[in-house]
Amino acid sequence: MTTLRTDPFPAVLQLLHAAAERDDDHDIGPLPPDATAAERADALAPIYMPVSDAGGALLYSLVRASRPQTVVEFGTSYGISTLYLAAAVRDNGEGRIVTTELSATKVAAARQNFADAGVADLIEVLPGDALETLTAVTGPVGLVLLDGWKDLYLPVLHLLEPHLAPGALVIADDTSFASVQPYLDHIRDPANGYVSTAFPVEDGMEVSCRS
Ligand SMILES: C[S@@+](CC[C@H](N)C(=O)[O-])C[C@H]1O[C@@H](n2cnc3c(N)ncnc32)[C@H](O)[C@@H]1O
Repeated sequence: MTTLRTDPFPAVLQLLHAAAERDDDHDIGPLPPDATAAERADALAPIYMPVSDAGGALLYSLVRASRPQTVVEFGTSYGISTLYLAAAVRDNGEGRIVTTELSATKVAAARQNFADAGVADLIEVLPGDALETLTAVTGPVGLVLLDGWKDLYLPVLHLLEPHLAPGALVIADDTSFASVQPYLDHIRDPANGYVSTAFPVEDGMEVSCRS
């Protein structure tokens, strides 16, 4: 029996996925093209934008198989992806998760969700801008999930690169978005030190191994 199927975990995850189903009901309106990451996070605070159940199952499996000591996540939101990562860390019996989120509303809600699901002891939530908060991360980082604003995937990767363990996995979500292209160009170029492949889950996930 996995943590994914052990109470109280599945009920919490199910409630969050159900709440995320209502993402499209929120009328946010257009954001100015020059909005900062923080302005976008505040405006979009009611929106979950989570990984799908299939994406979560992939994350769970990758963490189980690779047994990372430290997992770093960029973009917590309400914590759905973090919960899949945490279930795998719990079932591995070792490891921890560091996740970061710009919206204070979401940080508070995610912390409560982690407590409700019984995995808060495995997760450190860093409130603020990933480009600042993740400078505090120490290695070796065995798995990274990139799921914040897409234009920041490459700078966040560069920030974490000195701490990546040999063979570390880097997973980028929503890779069909045009703004992820600079990241994909970088990570798919073997000269940059990764073996990378596209994984056809929902809006696309790129799974890359530090070579
Ligand atoms: C797609 S959502 C994350 C979804 C989450 N991983 C899940 O599956 O439930 C992206 C999140 O990244 C956050 N974010 C965007 N830019 C950020 C930054 N610079 N630092 C920290 N968080 C950021 C946003 O506020 C938003 O909540």
